[in-house]
Amino acid sequence: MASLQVSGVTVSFGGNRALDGVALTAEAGRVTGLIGPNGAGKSTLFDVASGLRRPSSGQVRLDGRDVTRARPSARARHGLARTFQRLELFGRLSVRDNLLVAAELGPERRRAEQVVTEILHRLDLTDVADTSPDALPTGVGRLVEVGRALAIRPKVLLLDEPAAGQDAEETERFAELLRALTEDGTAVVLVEHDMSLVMAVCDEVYVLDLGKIIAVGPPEVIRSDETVLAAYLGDA
Ligand SMILES: Nc1ncnc2c1ncn2[C@@H]1O[C@H](COP(=O)(O)OP(=O)(O)OP(=O)(O)O)[C@@H](O)[C@H]1O
Repeated sequence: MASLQVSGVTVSFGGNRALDGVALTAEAGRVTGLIGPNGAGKSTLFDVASGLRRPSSGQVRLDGRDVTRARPSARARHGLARTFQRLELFGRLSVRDNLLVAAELGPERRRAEQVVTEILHRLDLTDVADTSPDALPTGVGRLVEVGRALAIRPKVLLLDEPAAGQDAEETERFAELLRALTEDGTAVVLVEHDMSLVMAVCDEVYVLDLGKIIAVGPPEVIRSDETVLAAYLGDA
């Protein structure tokens, strides 16, 4: 069964249809890419999936359960976590405490400290655990956001441009992390402008343009799809 299933989702801002009948399925143990030019509707789709925005029509299902009307906190309890394009970390808390706040909401809240120690180690953040995230370079801050998302032990993880601000070496390590997460059975949805990362880690790629899905397929097919090239890669 699909871990995340979005179907027929439409969102309008005034006369602007940001999403128009969008469907996307993310399976456990796979990385699903979501690409498209600026303003295509990618972040809006994440907002709908995570419950920050109610669509005018369409459905969101998590593990088969209809959560279209559920609050973001309820979706988090059902295993959905996300990161944001703009870092949304607590600057007054240490890196460790940023993760702890999330772990204490998750299914392993009784062993929250251990969960956090494990994630800090996994993301190579142990050395900065007592630092404020505000004092870290953006690329590392993004890892902290991913760590906070992981602290709720998500079944579905939505990542909004996680590699922005990372250097080539950080991005390569990040790609390894994504592969490891899928081995654990997580369904990852990746919004990313770094095409080499998308092509390297995604099992399937959805292309959104002006609120509509214009192509879906494995990365090697998407890379040479004429419609996609015209809409996106051509002007990237
Ligand atoms: N709060 C809002 N109010 C009005 N219009 C909005 C709002 N949020 C998004 N939009 C519009 O909806 C469309 C989709 O925006 P969205 O941010 O989802 O695109 P995106 O694909 O995530 O773009 P980017 O790659 O630049 O982040 C755009 O036309 C945008 O201007």
